[in-house]
Amino acid sequence: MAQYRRVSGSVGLITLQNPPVNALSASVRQGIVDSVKRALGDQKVKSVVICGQNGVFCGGADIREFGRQMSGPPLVPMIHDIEAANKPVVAAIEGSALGGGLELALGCHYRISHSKAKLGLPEVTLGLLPAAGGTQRLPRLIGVPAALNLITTGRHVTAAEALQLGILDHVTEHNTVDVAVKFALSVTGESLDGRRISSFSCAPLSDLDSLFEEAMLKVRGAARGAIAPVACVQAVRAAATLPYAQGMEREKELMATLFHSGQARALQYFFFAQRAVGRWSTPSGARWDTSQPRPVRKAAVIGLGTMGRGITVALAQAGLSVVAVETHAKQLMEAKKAVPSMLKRGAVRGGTTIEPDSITYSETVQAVADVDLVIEAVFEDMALKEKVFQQLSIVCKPDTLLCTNTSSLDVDHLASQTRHPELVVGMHFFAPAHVMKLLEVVYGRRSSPAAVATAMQLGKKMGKVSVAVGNCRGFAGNRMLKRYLEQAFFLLEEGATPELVDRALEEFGFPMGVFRMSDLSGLDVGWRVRKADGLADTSLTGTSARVRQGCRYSPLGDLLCEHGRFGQKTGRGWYQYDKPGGRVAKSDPWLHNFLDEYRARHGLVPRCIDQQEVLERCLFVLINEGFQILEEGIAAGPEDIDAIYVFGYGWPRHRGGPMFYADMVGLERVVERLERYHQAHPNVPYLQPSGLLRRLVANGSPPIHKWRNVIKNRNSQL
Ligand SMILES: CCCCCC/C=C/CC(=O)SCCNC(=O)CCNC(=O)[C@H](O)C(C)(C)COP(=O)(O)OP(=O)(O)OC[C@H]1O[C@@H](n2cnc3c(N)ncnc32)[C@H](O)[C@@H]1OP(=O)(O)O
Repeated sequence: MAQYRRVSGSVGLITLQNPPVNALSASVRQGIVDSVKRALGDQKVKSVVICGQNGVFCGGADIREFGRQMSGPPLVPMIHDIEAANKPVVAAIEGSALGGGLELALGCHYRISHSKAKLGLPEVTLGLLPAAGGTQRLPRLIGVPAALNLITTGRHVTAAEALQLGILDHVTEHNTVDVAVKFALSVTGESLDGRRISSFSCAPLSDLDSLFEEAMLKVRGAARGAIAPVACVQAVRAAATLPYAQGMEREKELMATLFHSGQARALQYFFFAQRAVGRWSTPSGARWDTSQPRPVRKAAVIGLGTMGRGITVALAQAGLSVVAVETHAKQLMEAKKAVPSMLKRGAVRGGTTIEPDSITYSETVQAVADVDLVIEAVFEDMALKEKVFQQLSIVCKPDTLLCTNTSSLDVDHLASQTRHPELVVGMHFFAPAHVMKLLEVVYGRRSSPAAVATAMQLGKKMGKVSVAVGNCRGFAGNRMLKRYLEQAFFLLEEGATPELVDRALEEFGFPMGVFRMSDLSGLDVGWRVRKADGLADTSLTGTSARVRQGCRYSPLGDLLCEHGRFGQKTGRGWYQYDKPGGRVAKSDPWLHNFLDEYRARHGLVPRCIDQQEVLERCLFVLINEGFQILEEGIAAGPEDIDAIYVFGYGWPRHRGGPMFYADMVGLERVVERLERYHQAHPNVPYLQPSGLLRRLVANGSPPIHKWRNVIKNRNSQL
C-alpha cells in the first residue's frame, strides 16, 4: 500500500509501504494511484513527493506477482498520469530505485537521491525489459549509448554515477525526504514543460545503424542464447527512431514475447533460488536461523598454490587480516609477488583499496597460533592433508575453525585427525578463488551448527554465494560433474567428436563445452584422481579395458594423458593449440585418428550421434545424480544444486539450473529418456532414474517449489 499525508502545508507526501523493498505490488500501485489523485485534487497541495518507507525507495515490480494473474492498476498509465500532472512531482530516492522503481522515478518531474542509493534497470536479469516506459524514457534523458549500457546489462549505478549520467537532479548526504520536500516547495508553480521526459527527443547520433549493429553483436555474443538482452536493444532502438507513443507500443510488444517465456520463468526462479540458499539447513537439524556464527577477524591460509593465493586475496578483500603459510620457499616467494598484484588488479576492478600489510607471510604453520579460522589449501593428497590437520589441531587455539578446500576428499576423515572435529568443515572454492562466486560449505557428520554458520557467513562476507552441502565423494558439484564427463567420453567411443559434443553444449548455453573446458582446467587433474581411485589402468586389454567394478568405463582420458596431452598447458589435449599455454582450440586430426583406432581396437562401430542425444545423455545423467543427491540429503533443496551449477559450472542462468531445467523439460520425459538410455547401456547404472525422480513422477510431477515436501515426507518415513 501507500501512505498519503500533507506536510509543510502544501506538499503531498506519498510513502510506498511494502517491506522489505517496497515492491510495486497491486496494492502499492493502487495506493499510488489513489494518493496521486488525492494530491492533485487537493487545492492546498501545490507539489508532491514520492518516497519509500524504511530507507528504500522501491525495488521494482513485485516479482512474486509475475507468474500469477495480474490484478490492480497497471504501471504504464500510472506513471503516465504522474508525468502528466500539473503539479511538480519529486522522487525522493533512498536505498534502491530499481526496475519499475526507477521507471516510476523517471515519470516524476524531478529526482533527488541520497548519496548511498543505487539505481538501475535490472529487468534483463529477470528475462524481461523495462516495460513501464523505461526503455523509452531513459534514452531520452541520458542518451542512447548510456541507456543501452544500463538496460542491456541491468547493472546498478551509484547515485554519483546517476547524477553524472543525468538521471538525477540532485544528490544529498542529508535526510532525502526533507531535502525533497524543501525542493518541492521551491519549484511550486514553475512550468513543467521541460520536465516531462516523454516529450524529449533522443540526442541525435551520427551513425545510429552501426551503433545498434555493434550493440546487437555485443549482446548476442555475451547472451549465450538469452533473448532478453536482444529485445532490450530492439526497444532502445525504437526509442531512438520512433516517436514516444510508437516506441511505447514497441516496448509493450517486445515485453509480451518475453513475459511468458521459459527464460523469464527460469531467471525469476533463479532470483529467489539464490536467496533461498542462504536459508540453509542440515539433516541433523542445524539451521541458518538458529545457528550463531562466530566472529572471524583473523584467518590463515595453508598452501599458496593457485587456490591458496586466490583464497588469500578473497579473505583480504573481505577486510580480514590474513596469515598466508607456504612451507616451500620458492612457492612462498612467488606467492609474495603474485598476491599483491592480484590484490591490485582486484582493487582497480572494484574501486577499493586494500592495506597490503593486512597479509603476513610465513614458512611455518606455527604462525597461525592466534587466528580464528584456517583454510587448508595444500595439494589434493589425503596423507598430506591429514598431516596438516594434525599439526593445526596442536598449533591453533582450541576454538579455531579448521576448514579444508578439498574438492572431493572426505571431510569427516580430516575432522577425525583433530581434537575438535566439531570445528572442521569444508570450504570448497572454485578457481580462480577470488573471482568465482561459488563456495560449497561442506558439513561433516560432527560439524557443529556454529561452524557451518561461520563458514557460510564468511563466504557471504567474501561476496560468495555459499551453499551448504553434505560430505560425500565430490560433494554436490563434482559428484554430478563426474557423471556428465563419463557420458561425454562414452559418446566419443560411440562415434561423436569433441567438436560435436562441445557445439551441442555451447549452443545450449555453456560458455565452454566439456572438452574445451577439460583442456582449460588440465586433463592431468582428473587423471590423478582416477589413478588414486584405482581406475586409471591402461594396461588392461580386451573387454576389461572398458569395465571397472562391473560398470562401463572409458579409458580415453587416461590414454590421452599417457600421450602427454594435458590440455592447453601442453598445447595438446582434446584439441590442439598453437603453443603450450595457447588459448584457441583447433580441431586436431591426430585426435580423430586416435579415436578411429581406439574404436577399431575395441570393436566399436561408430554411429551418427545428434545434438539432442548429446544433451540428453550429458545433462539428464547429471540431473539424475542431482536427484540422488537430494534423496540422500547431501543438498537440502533443488535451489542449492541450481545455484552450484550456475555459479560454479557455467550452467546458463537463463535455463535456471539443472533441477529447474528438469522441471521445465518435464520429469516424465527425463525418466522416459533415462530409461531408454539405460536399456541401451545397461552397464551404466547411473542412467537408471533415481528413486526420488520416480517418486516425484508418481506424485504427479509437482512443480519444483513443492519438491522439498516430497523429499521431507520421504525422510520423515525413514
Ligand atoms: C505485461 C506487463 C507487465 C509489466 C510489469 C512491469 C515490469 C517491471 C519490471 C520490474 O520492475 S522487475 C523487478 C526489477 N527489480 C529488481 O530486479 C530488483 C530485485 N531486488 C534486488 O536487486 C534486491 O532485492 C535489492 C532491492 C537491491 C535489495 O537487496 P538486499 O540484499 O537488501 O535484499 P534481498 O535479500 O535481495 O531482498 C530482500 C527480500 O526482498 C525480496 N525482493 C527483492 N526485490 C523484490 C521484488 N522486486 N519483488 C519481490 N520480492 C523482492 C527478496 O526476494 C528477498 O526476499 P526472500 O524471501 O529472501 O527471497
